[in-house]
Amino acid sequence: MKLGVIPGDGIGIDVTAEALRVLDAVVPGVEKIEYDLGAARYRRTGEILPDSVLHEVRGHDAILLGAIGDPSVPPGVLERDLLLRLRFELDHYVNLRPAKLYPGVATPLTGRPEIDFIVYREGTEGPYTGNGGTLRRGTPNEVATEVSVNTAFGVERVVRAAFERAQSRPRKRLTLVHKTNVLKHAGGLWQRIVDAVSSEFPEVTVDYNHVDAVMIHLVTQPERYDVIVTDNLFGDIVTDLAGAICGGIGLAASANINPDRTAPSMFEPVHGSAPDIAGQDKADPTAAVLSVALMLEHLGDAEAAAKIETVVREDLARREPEKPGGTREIGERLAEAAATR
Ligand SMILES: NC(=O)c1ccc[n+]([C@@H]2O[C@H](COP(=O)([O-])OP(=O)(O)OC[C@H]3O[C@@H](n4cnc5c(N)ncnc54)[C@H](O)[C@@H]3O)[C@@H](O)[C@H]2O)c1
Ligand SMILES: CC(C)[C@H](C(=O)O)[C@@H](O)C(=O)O
Ligand SMILES: [Mg+2]
Repeated sequence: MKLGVIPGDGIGIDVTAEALRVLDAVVPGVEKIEYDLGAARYRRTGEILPDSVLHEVRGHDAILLGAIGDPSVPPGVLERDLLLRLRFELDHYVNLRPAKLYPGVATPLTGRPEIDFIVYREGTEGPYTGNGGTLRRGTPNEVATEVSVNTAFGVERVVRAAFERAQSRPRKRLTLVHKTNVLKHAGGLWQRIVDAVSSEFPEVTVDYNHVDAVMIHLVTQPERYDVIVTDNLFGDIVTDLAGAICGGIGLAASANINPDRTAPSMFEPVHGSAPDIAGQDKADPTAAVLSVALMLEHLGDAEAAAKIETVVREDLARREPEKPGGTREIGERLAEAAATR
């Protein structure tokens, strides 16, 4: 296996080191090629993602990414031209984000709901395409647009992937999340496609929630969800809240999947570069470690993926809530447990 590694910025660097430590313990000998991309390179050379690097990255079996974004660079520059460019160019149309409350992990919710759902966030369209602009910039008459692009092709392929997943899960339940009561054009397309594809999956129970109501249900009744399918922006927001109710964003893993395997998929924690704690040994590397598990599963090594999940589950059950350990300590603990299993 040839793995492209992009630690990126801030805690992306801290947590990627630990994710690789655990990978090495479970699957020794993976060839890794590290890419110096992110704020430091941009400041040094002005480069963000040279075409030659993108071309090379395409040749790998998978990509492991830490996080992108730094206060020294204006918002959107690296996020768009590095992170989103990778997702778009490599056609990561399924942004898969599991939400699971592991035993022993503290949740801010009252009671102890069973949380085990997975979000299929569309990864290449919606308001993320850069289809917008500014008129009369800096004047009192400025107009800014950011058009949400939703194609039947793009919606159908992620909806179909979500149905397939729902079909394979015990509860076989799929919830479309949108805002069809206001976004009639985009919402109408999503709803019609879900209705059409549902006829191919008669065993899957389908329902619909407006995204604002999902913010309520995730806090009061998260057990109602099994598979959520939604657009790029709603999926971004839903999965930060999902991370928070499952014990914190430091535990939330994600996979940017190209299901057709025309390019490598990319695995990264849901969280960002967290400049407030970067380089201080404070970031929880668990999300990055669980992203490695998603990677191994995608690459067909279900056994190694399960080993990592088990080790994480056991570690989480034993962690002292007030003293989970530093970034390195957690990484070393997980790697050692994985190596001796
Ligand atoms: N996929 C990505 O690369 C990605 C994702 C989200 C945000 N970002 C970028 O990251 C930068 C910071 O964004 P933000 O502050 O909105 O979000 P963030 O996820 O970086 O941080 C939000 C909060 O969560 C905490 N946190 C995040 N990860 C943690 C971890 N592993 N362990 C413990 N605490 C953790 C942070 O300290 C902060 O208080 C921005 O430039 C943003 O664009 C990148
Ligand atoms: C940094 C940003 C472009 C990114 C997104 O919005 O997809 C992040 O928030 C995420 O969740 O991966
Ligand atoms: Mg996000």
